Order: sequence, then C-alpha cells, then structure tokens
Amino acid sequence: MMYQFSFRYLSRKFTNPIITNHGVWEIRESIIIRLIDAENNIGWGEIAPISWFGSETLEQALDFCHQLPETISQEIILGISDKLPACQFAFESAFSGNTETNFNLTYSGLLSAGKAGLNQWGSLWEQGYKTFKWKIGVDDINPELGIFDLLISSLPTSAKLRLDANGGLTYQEAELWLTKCDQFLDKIEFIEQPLAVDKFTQMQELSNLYLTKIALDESIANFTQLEYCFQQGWRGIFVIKPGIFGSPSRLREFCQKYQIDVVCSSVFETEIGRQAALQLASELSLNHRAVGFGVNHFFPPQASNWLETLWKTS
Ligand SMILES: O=C(O)CCC(=O)c1ccccc1C(=O)O
Ligand SMILES: [Mg+2]
Repeated sequence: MMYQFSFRYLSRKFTNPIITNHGVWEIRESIIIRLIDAENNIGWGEIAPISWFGSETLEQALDFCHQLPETISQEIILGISDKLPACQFAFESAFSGNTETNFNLTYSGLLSAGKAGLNQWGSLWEQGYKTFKWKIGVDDINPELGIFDLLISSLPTSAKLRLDANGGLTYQEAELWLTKCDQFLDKIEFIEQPLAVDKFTQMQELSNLYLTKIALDESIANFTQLEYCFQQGWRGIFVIKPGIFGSPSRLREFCQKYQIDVVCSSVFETEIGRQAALQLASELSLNHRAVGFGVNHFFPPQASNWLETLWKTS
C-alpha cells in the first residue's frame, strides 16, 4: 500500500499556561500529517512530542517529515525508528480506520497548579467531572501542603484527586506527601511520578511503605521504559500517553498480555491525536480509571474548518 504524504506545522496557545515542576509551558506545537491511499481515502495523524518527557523534539519530528518522499509505503511507516515515538503514533494511527466518537470513558479534569486550582474544580464538577488532577512539586512543600488541605477538604466526598509531582519531590518530601495522603485514602486516587525517573527503586519502596497508590508516568514514557519497569516488578498504576508512547499496536499487545493497571492521558493534542488516543484508551483502561483528557485548554478554540484552513496554508 502506498500513500501520498503531506504535513503542516501547528501552534496553539494555552488559555492558562501549564505549570509543572519542569517550568512554564505556554504554546503547544505539533505537526498534523495527512495520508491519502490509492482509493483516495484520507487518514489524519498528529505528531505532538514532549521532549522533556523523553520523546523526540518537535525539530526532530519536523526533520523526519521533511526528509520523507511525497509517496510513502507501509514499510516506511512500520519502520519508523523507536527514537521517534510521537511520529510512530501519528503515522500508525492515521489509518487505524476508526470513526467511533462516543467512547465509554470517564474523564479527569486538570486543575492549575498552586492556589489557582482551588476555585476551578467547581465548574468542572458541574460539567460532570468527578476526578481531578493537581500538580505538586511546583512550589515549596509547606505552602503546597497548606493549599492541599484546603483543596481536599473542599472537594465533595465522592470526588477523587490525583496528585502529579512530575518527578519533582525528594524522597523525604514524597514521604510527607504520602503520610498526608494516607489520611485521605477515600479521596486520593494516587500520586503520580513522585520521584525522578532514575529513582525507580525508591518509588517501589515507597509503594510498599504507604497505602496511597503510586502511578508511574515519566518512568514509562516509551516502550523500552515500560518493559523495564514491568520486569523490575512494578505492579502499581501505569500512566500512558499514547501520543508520545510509540507504536499503538505494540502498546495494545503488551497491555492485553500483561493486564496492567493503565491510566491513559493526553499530551494536549488536537482532536486528531485525541481521537486516536481515546480509541486506544477505551481498549486499555481495564480498571475504568478516568482518562486524563480534560478539555478547553486552548484559546481561541479551533474553528470547525481548521484542518481545511491549515491545508490551504503552506
Ligand atoms: O493527565 C492528565 O490528566 C492531563 C495531562 C497531563 O497531566 C500531562 C500533559 C502533558 C504532559 C505531561 C502531563 C503529565 O501528566 O505530567
Ligand atoms: Mg504526569
């Protein structure tokens, strides 16, 4: 099978910059790809790398697209290097051929870091969100623990909260957070990536010492890392970002074989990457945990004809 290939660069501004332990993220850049087969069927894909998470950079993805010929084969797609996981995802999912849009999923709403998160969950709750995620490890631990107290006591009893440290805590800070969370077991779903990627053994230790569940995220950003952590005996939660993880078929195979406890999450993609990622999420979310695909992160919202408009520009 041969495809005509074209691509466009896209950049969008976050309504509220995303603040994590890695710094401030204001603009989401990505690449939309289009593949057309011999019968004129069109497949769309999105390359949305996050290099600080371990994927390729946007520049590397652009270089890859620029060096491809205008007509590409299935072999080229299946042969994309593991060093370009966001590209693997985009090209492989462009022709996954699924048009389902009504996934049987529940969604987690992302709150801003710091005090700003305190007055955001209410409107999300009214929209039906029951699970929220709040970034920690952004400010000093004491003020953050103070804001946490306010947040956890204001949330309704049936709400669930996830804390995401993006690998930014020390071992001692993680112990303080886990001690705190163990007092709210009914409301805390898990702590995500408390320690840096090179602190796997310590995270395993923490998961044995505390009742609050721990989820790995940065530690399992791609297939090699996922296999490593699984082989080392990780049986906690696995946060998977399909958009940067790599080949969707290889991911599907692994999850089905080992039945791991998965939480799928967004990489702030457009509806193109989102559709493909949610399709995977609906297949992989065995425990039906809420997926981290909140909405309305961008301003202005995309017009309904944005793709058409994007392809008119060059
Ligand atoms: O998982 C979610 O709920 C939202 C997505 C999210 O938090 C995220 C999005 C882009 C990059 C990193 C992360 C993260 O989980 O750390
Ligand atoms: Mg995370």
